[in-house]
Amino acid sequence: MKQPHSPVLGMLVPLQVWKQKWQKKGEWFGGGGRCFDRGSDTCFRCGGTGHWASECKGRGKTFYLPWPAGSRPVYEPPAPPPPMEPLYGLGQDGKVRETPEEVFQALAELGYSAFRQGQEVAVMRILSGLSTLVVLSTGMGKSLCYQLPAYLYAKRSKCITLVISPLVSLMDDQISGLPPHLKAVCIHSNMSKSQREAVKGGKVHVLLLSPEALVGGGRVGSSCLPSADQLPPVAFACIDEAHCVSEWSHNFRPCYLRLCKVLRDRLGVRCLLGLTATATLATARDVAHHLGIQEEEGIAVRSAAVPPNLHLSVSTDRDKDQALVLLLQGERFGGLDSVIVYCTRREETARIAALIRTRLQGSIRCPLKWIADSYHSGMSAIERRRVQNNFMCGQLRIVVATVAFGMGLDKSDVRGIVHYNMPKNFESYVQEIGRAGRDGKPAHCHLFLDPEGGDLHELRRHIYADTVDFFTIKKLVQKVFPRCKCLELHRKQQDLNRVRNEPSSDQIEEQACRDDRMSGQQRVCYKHERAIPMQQTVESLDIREEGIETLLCYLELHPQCWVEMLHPTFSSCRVVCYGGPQQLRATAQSSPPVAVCLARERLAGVDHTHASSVEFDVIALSDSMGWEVLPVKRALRQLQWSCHGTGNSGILVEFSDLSFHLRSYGDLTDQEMDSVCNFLHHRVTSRETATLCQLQACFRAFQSVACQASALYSERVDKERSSRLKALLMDYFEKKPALDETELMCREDEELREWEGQIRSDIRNFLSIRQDEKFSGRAIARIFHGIGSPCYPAQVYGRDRRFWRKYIHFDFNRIMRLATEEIIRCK
Ligand SMILES: Nc1ncnc2c1ncn2[C@@H]1O[C@H](COP(=O)(O)OP(=O)(O)OP(=O)(O)O)[C@@H](O)[C@H]1O
Repeated sequence: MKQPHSPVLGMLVPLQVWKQKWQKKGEWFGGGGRCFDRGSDTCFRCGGTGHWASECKGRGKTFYLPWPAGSRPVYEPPAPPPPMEPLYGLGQDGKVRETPEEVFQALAELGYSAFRQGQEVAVMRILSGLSTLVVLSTGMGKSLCYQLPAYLYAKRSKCITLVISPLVSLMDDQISGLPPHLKAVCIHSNMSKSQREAVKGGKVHVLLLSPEALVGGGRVGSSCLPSADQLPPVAFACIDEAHCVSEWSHNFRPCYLRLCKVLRDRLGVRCLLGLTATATLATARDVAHHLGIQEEEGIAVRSAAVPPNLHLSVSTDRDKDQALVLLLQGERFGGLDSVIVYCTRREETARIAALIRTRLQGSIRCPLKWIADSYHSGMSAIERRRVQNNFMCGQLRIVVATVAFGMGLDKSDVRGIVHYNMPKNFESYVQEIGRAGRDGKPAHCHLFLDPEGGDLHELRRHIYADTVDFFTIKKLVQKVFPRCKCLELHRKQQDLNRVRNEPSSDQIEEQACRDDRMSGQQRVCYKHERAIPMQQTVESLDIREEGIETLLCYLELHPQCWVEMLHPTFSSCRVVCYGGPQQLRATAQSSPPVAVCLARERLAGVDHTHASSVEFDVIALSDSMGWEVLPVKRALRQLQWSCHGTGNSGILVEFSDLSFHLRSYGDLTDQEMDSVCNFLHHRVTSRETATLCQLQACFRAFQSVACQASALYSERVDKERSSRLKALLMDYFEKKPALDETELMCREDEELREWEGQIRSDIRNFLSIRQDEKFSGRAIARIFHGIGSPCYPAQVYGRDRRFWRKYIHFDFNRIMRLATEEIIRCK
């Protein structure tokens, strides 16, 4: 028998209309309907169990139709539009055709006389509808790989190209830098109506948007991206900084993972172009896999890691400040007009900029304010723009900045990059030095390496800041997979069917299918929709939001696809009736979600007779009823307006508690729960180890080409050492590097043994001072390493200098073990 579907499923159908429809068919609570929800087998009307609605002895009116246990009303999202036909078909040999004249003409129209390395291949692949990954160093002209096809596609027919770029703040700059023939707009909240119309009307060639705007947008999201049926056909989508898609990259961003799926499922995009400047071969393969393209075949272009015009050097000066000043005064850097000095810590940028201004004053002929200035993301937007503008127009010679400076910076004549601290890995190093010499003319890069490995300790702190222990993972896993009753209900249903009637042949068949599913390890539970409140979870687990998101992403990436991530949502709904309890009861008559909420609370023994407001988890409620969240929320919001169109209804509906939103199973066995925890823990620890090894390998490589004093490099560059470093970088990007962490560990082992007594005594001391507070071993290790966390922020714990950062030189995990032992002993 066809099962009735939920009234608010898929689209918003007024309840009454829906109810009438099913009443006509005689199925409203008859035959197929049951008066209990699938989350429990308790009837809302009589409190009994396991009966059909028509047999219910309960009194009162039921306002909703729960769907029968065991049947799943599946929400079918609207089919995506068909993919756009490529401009050119493939040749008879299945390969990309020779470049037609039309393409060269378009290239000239965009203002270029010839293609640069790799551009032609990439452009022709996209015009032939083949997804492609382009790995080219900064400044080599990756943007043309999307600009030209976007232009040509738009010339042929009304269509649009989507460009997903992480640099929201620089999108306007990116647009102004496009060739004049190419019309582009970027999606943001204050987009004008005419821009919106231009996008819908196909008058725009390129639409720039952030990954978040896309993942949350489209048909079922909340961004300002017009829905797929309002957009002109999408020719192809370009993903800038595509390495962020790979969890093995240096800059993994969980929401990038969902990008490709959204582009395919929601917008029907088949042709994807990934652009990145820094990806090892392993990362590039992973990205290619996510973009759905054949491994090697899809990585159309890979250039040498470091452009030949860059001259590299490294030194291990004891007095870095002095060495920096000498370097900037020397012949090699002294004559360079545009220089960026990178520091790891924000506080350091201001100090170094002041140092340079003071020491270089008079040695160069320009006003003081033009010599050097600092830049970091903690500064106000106006300040940052001022510094950036001054640097761009050549008024400011040196910017001392954190890595926040330079992303998306299109200044072709930056002549020098100085690393005051070691970068966190080779990828970051290559990306940062790549900001110099984009015009192809010689540029100089120097790195100061702390001979004692001080930077190494500093950078390791950042790695530990993101890792989590097994116990915390277990707590998260319990939140993600709370037990459901699907299996139990399924069994009860089977028993009931057996007792009640002789099953029909159809039912026997259906039952056999279900039993097959169960014996074949297929789940009865189909995944429930859940909301995990962000702030509350961050506080209870003491992990940053991004950390939780990454763990959830790992679960989504698992071959068994343990969870399915949805766009974050507000999960708590509060309905306040200014007309008092009577109005609340009247509201329940017309609003199924409010009715369900009241019914459940009544069953739980909560008396609502005098209440004029209710608060409930709208995601859990919708899920238990088999309703889609979006239409339920829309219907709830609608309660605020009078149904007669006379304005305010006297009801306030508020949504709060921004939450991770996902679908996950609720019938995992204990073993499965353990294996999920083990899987996550293994992922976290292997990533931690890999990152630590990378860091150490990076340090060793720089050390191997470093000379003791930068004075040697102030006048001229050592070509031999520069080439050696380039070769090391090339190896790193082209081969799988052999990473070895043992050496550093051994040295640390010895040192730790000497210090163990002191560390233990400090831990006891710390615990005795803060007796009222609760600490885990991890929390203490973080404090001793100077790592702030949501529950133990640097602003509070960093004030006590006796402990904060005190043992930064020792292995984090060992300190954590010592702390755990001491905590147990103190109990
Ligand atoms: N075929 C070409 N001929 C001449 N100039 C070109 C060509 N292609 C690109 N350029 C120029 O090269 C410069 C750098 O290009 P683009 O910004 O696309 O580099 P990119 O690889 O995207 O760099 P980044 O990684 O920093 O974003 C631009 O000024 C652009 O106009």
